[in-house]
Amino acid sequence: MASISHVITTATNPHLNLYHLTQTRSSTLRLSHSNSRRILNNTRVFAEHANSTSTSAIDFNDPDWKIKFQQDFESRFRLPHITDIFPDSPPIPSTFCLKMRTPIGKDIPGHYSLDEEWHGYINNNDRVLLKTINYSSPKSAGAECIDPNCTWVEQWVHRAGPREKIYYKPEEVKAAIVTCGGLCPGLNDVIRQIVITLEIYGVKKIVGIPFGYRGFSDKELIEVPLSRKVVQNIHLSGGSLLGVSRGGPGVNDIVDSLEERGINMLFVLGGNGTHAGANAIHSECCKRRLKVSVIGVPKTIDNDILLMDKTFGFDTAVEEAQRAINSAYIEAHSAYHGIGVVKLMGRSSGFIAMQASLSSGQVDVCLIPEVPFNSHGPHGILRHLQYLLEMKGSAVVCVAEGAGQNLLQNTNAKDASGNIVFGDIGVYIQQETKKYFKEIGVHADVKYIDPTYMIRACRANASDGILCTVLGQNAVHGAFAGYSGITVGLCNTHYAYFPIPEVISHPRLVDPNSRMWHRCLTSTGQPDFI
Ligand SMILES: Nc1ncnc2c1ncn2[C@@H]1O[C@H](COP(=O)(O)OP(=O)(O)OP(=O)(O)O)[C@@H](O)[C@H]1O
Ligand SMILES: O=P(O)(O)OC[C@H]1O[C@](O)(CO)[C@@H](O)[C@@H]1O
Ligand SMILES: [Mg+2]
Repeated sequence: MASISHVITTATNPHLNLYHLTQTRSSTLRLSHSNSRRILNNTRVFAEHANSTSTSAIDFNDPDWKIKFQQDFESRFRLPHITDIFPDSPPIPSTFCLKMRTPIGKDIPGHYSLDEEWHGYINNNDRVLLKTINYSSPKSAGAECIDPNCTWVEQWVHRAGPREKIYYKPEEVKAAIVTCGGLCPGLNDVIRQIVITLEIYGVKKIVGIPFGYRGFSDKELIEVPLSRKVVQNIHLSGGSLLGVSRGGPGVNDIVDSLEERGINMLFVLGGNGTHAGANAIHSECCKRRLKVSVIGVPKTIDNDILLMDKTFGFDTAVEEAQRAINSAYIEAHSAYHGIGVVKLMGRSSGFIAMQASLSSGQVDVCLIPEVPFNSHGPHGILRHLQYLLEMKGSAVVCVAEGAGQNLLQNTNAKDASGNIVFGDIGVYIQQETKKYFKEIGVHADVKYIDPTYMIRACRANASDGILCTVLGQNAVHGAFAGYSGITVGLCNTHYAYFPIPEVISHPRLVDPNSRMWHRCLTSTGQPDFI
């Protein structure tokens, strides 16, 4: 239990904010107005980094600060394990060995290779490097620094995959899968792969909980028996076989339900809210001394989970967005003074809008939540659209749903999970653009496309299909290895396990000082709208 509470308290400790805010303030005095965006961005970089580093203020004059930082990092990224609660829980040889299926002795029919000959297991001490760039200066683009000199500090996270020793007998496992939050391409692929992998370990009792966490408390919702046969073709369509929902029962009710149903492996597919729930379920199971492994698989089309290269569904969303952007371009280009506006998902992170704009090469203005902008005034987007019509006759705007919310009236509404319901920035841009050109007496033909739910309901593309498959397999390996309160993600092209609190302390954001955002600006040619 000690390790669990440690993880929770350290995940939100802003130790580096102090250092950075001090540095930012003094920098502000020296830098001109044109550098203001950079200052703002630096603050964000350090603030984000604060959540992925250590627990207390670091004294960089201490010659051992780096070692202490790494020790602290190691303890924060330690994976909670069922032996934390049940130290005497005996490990048994893994029932997952693919080589066992291949006869190797030609002369001895039925002879199979021994487990020891199969080098397919991950050693518990295998690690993946979390950060791979050695920034020579804090001023390097996108630099994520720990100390003022941006010293190189190796940060290792745990490698995902099958272990040689497991902590559950397959015949004693009842595994459940639940999908929560909004839809995302690839949910069915992950469900499918979890079921298939569980069966390879030898698990017979596998169920799906219908409609998210709600399925644990709503007596009218019956758990769905799952097997390879049931899930064989589910990845061929989008959505979730099990259904999704927001809101639902509290953690105590969910754990009561786990106990009643005899579930001892729970696979939770969802975003940051779902993962907060999964971590709370894990903690409650520890408190009640239940031998249950709770494993998350991050599902967020917005790509807003920390420390991961990308989350499943994001790639598909970017690809699918191309159709909407291209249609907006064709409409705009074919009309006299045409302006196409496309809204894409991205509640607080503009990754989809940024990547889709970059990919299309057809976007003139990309607007994301991380970068403030004005619509009116000499530097506003409307004046720029006027310039674009004068210069090239048409324009395309790609806006993330969470962008420019300060320009809209607060809806004061929240969804069942407590997420703020945003105003429609796409409609706002469409209306303000029409109004502006009418006022200045210039013809403009404005077309607005909102493909958000069409994109979200798609089936996963090939790249996401692979990602989902590997994540699903690794989720099962993590559970059999005895971990709980963890999630699995892609880290520098390798797969890793993370303690849940480390990846959800806040949404992962586009760094406006990153090379990727600057590449996007280079591609669109847009100015600052401030
Ligand atoms: N802090 C929390 N603690 C416990 N449960 C939570 C918490 N936040 C959200 N949940 C639960 O997690 C589920 C999903 O949350 P939410 O609707 O925010 O979606 P999400 O997982 O963040 O996914 P999405 O990316 O689609 O928004 C809901 O059933 C909600 O009740
Ligand atoms: O309309 P719903 O289902 O609440 O989902 C909308 C939200 O879900 C997300 O796609 C995240 O999953 C956000 O981008 C969006 O704000
Ligand atoms: Mg969320």
